[in-house]
Amino acid sequence: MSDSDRIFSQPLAQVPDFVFNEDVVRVFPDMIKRSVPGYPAIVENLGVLAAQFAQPDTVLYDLGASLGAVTQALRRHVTAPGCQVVAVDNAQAMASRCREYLKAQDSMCQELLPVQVLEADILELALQPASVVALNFTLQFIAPPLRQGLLERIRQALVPGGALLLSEKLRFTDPADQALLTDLHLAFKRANGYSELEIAQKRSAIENVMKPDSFEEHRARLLAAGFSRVVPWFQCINFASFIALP
Ligand SMILES: Nc1ncnc2c1ncn2[C@@H]1O[C@H](C[S@+](CC[C@H]([NH3+])C(=O)[O-])CC(=O)[O-])[C@@H](O)[C@H]1O
Ligand SMILES: O=C(O)C(=O)Cc1ccccc1
Repeated sequence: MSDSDRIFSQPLAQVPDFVFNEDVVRVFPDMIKRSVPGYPAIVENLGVLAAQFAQPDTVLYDLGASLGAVTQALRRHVTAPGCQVVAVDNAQAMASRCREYLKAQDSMCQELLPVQVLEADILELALQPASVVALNFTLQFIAPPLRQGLLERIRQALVPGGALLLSEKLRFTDPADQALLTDLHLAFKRANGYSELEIAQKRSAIENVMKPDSFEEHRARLLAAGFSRVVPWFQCINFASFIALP
């Protein structure tokens, strides 16, 4: 389905900051599966969870949709009447490939929820009344000072009975926990065929663009944004997913 990720396999004199460009799009499904422990389980179960929160005549948002893996899962599981899925990504290469993948899903399956793909910045998007908002490994790429405001806008868009589904790489405040879970994540990457060079160069490419928070930071910020309850439902090594209720 997609090429295998060899982006960081050759030594680079200087490792540039990671960007979601055409080269990344080409290998993205392989890259994310081999880099994020639990990713396939999270994506499929977000569809199951979303079906419990979807309310008639509302929007289901997939913010930072990349190639629309979550959007596809939402469309496999949610049948609430009058709903539509809106997938949003600000990387041109992602949004255009996402549209192609969703056309393919439409041609394979009838009676799926209607879907729209927007090439847009989620920090500038006006949100319609929504019952499900998925931020699946997207918030960690938003500049830290802008995270609170984004979550406040999402909270205001959510209707009663809805939910924010938030997945993130976690940081751990206890240095021993951080060291252990970082080592286990490295072992996961090695077991998936990444070399020490690929692992080191990828780390230096993402360290300026991807800034994980701790669970306690997520929880405090979500409560401050007006969410009433934050419930972890999945963790695999240092990657986790939470349900935040309005
Ligand atoms: N301000 C922004 N506005 C819109 N999109 C953004 C913004 N910042 C980053 N992105 C987009 O957020 C996505 C993050 S990947 C999400 C995986 C997907 N959810 C998945 O379930 O497969 C996570 C990862 O690669 O680890 C990229 O496609 C960015 O272009
Ligand atoms: O945290 C990491 O080490 C990752 O590799 C996460 C990741 C996955 C896919 C694109 C960017 C970052």
